[in-house]
Amino acid sequence: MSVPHFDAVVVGAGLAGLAAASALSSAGGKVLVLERKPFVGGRAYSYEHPALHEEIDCQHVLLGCCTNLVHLCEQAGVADRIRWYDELTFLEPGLDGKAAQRTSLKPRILPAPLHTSFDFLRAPMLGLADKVGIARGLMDFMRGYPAGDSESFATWLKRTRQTPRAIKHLWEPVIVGALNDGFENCSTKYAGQVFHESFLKSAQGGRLGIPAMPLSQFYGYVAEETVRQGAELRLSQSVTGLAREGDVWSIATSEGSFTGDNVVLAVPFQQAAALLPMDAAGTALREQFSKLQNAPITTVHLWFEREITELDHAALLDTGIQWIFQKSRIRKTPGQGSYCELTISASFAELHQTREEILGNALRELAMFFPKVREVKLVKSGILKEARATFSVTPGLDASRPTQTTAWPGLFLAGDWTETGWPSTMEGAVRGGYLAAGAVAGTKFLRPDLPATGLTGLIARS
Ligand SMILES: Cc1cc2nc3c(=O)[nH]c(=O)nc-3n(C[C@H](O)[C@H](O)[C@H](O)COP(=O)(O)OP(=O)(O)OC[C@H]3O[C@@H](n4cnc5c(N)ncnc54)[C@H](O)[C@@H]3O)c2cc1C
Repeated sequence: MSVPHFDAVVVGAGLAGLAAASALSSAGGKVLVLERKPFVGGRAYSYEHPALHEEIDCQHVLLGCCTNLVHLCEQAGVADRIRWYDELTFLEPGLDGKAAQRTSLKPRILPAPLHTSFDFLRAPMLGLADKVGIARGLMDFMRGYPAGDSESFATWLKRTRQTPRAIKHLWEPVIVGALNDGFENCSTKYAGQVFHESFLKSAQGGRLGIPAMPLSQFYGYVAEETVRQGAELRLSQSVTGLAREGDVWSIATSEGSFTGDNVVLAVPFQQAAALLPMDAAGTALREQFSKLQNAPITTVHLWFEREITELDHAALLDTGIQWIFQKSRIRKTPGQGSYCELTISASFAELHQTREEILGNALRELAMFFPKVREVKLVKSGILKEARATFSVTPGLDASRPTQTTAWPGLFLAGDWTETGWPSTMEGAVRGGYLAAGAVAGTKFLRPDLPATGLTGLIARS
């Protein structure tokens, strides 16, 4: 029996794999996607929890500056299922019976980078000295962000004399939320990128986007569109081996084998290391991968009988929980109950805590912001720990992130961890996929960044 042959075989149906497959099939290639799980989306997945009887996912947010991710969603006709928010809410706990104090940051009429300055100047969560320090610090990222990644963000915070309150109330919720690690383990380059692209360049770049349906359903539409374009998608098929045979690659899976002129490995770096050829080039790449380290995210899922707040989402300051997302409001799900998800980024401590400990702490902290938590019945709850949620953009890591092309003809790498210029995010993954597809097809699929506007447009480097 002849082995099915493809122009390109994409291994992994996470966002990098879906982006690569979508680009290649739209360019007319005969594409096969192999995914070991029974659903698409990779780490941006949802699944039916067997005990809770709910489809749950870990909250994923995007920003207006995620131009490649938005493009992928537009191609699949699913971009209108992203809910966009212009306003960010920060809450300080209400101590001694007082209500939680609220700060809202929303773009107003002034041009970038002053579009949120009106709300920033009035923000009760920061004092005058904090605001002066933040404004001084942001000047560093007005024109752009450092090209080199050797400095840690911890050093930058010291160097620019940021106050403890500015760190706790602005830099930490934004940077630990976006880069998912402590300041020592984040380079100034990527922290600066977050602020330049989303806070300083334009109001559009800082909009917060949230898919308004469970993630595997959402990205299922992207997979469906890719299949409509002619790609073949095989789920629950794990690739177990890869070998160069003459001019083609032979791909062995749990269910059979295939050949391809090209292979795009769109899997996490640990799986890529296991599949790469065992020659000198493979050893060198594995050595590079060993510099990458993962960081965890823990999410707490709570179903209340009634709503505990009128907010869709908020950053929760001065506590272990960093963000609350009221998913029943975001998704506009009918019914009277309320489904809230709490996210704890860089949750190294929680990895070692029991479910009861995490839930107990979360409910105690949540009640400091929303007193109704003490009155409204909690119907059910779940905890999801993702030990390998992201990789950390540690200082100096760029030198170890591989390009999408490799030393072997027809073998390409994709994934958020490849050289994308972005941290470990959905946008980074789609960029990785588009760059790999571009290398396969000898064309460009990468979308341009949003332009800098207003005063930033006059002085920004790009
Ligand atoms: C809890 C959590 C919260 C997050 N929050 C955000 C957020 O708010 N915003 C954001 O932008 N990003 C967030 N991220 C990060 C984001 O999910 C990732 O950066 C992105 O999804 C990575 O995509 P990828 O395609 O590079 O890799 P993956 O998603 O890991 O995809 C790789 C795919 O390859 C498959 N695979 C592996 N080995 C094989 C094999 N041998 N054969 C076949 N298939 C294989 C895997 O099953 C998987 O589907 C979060 C991640 C987690 C876990």
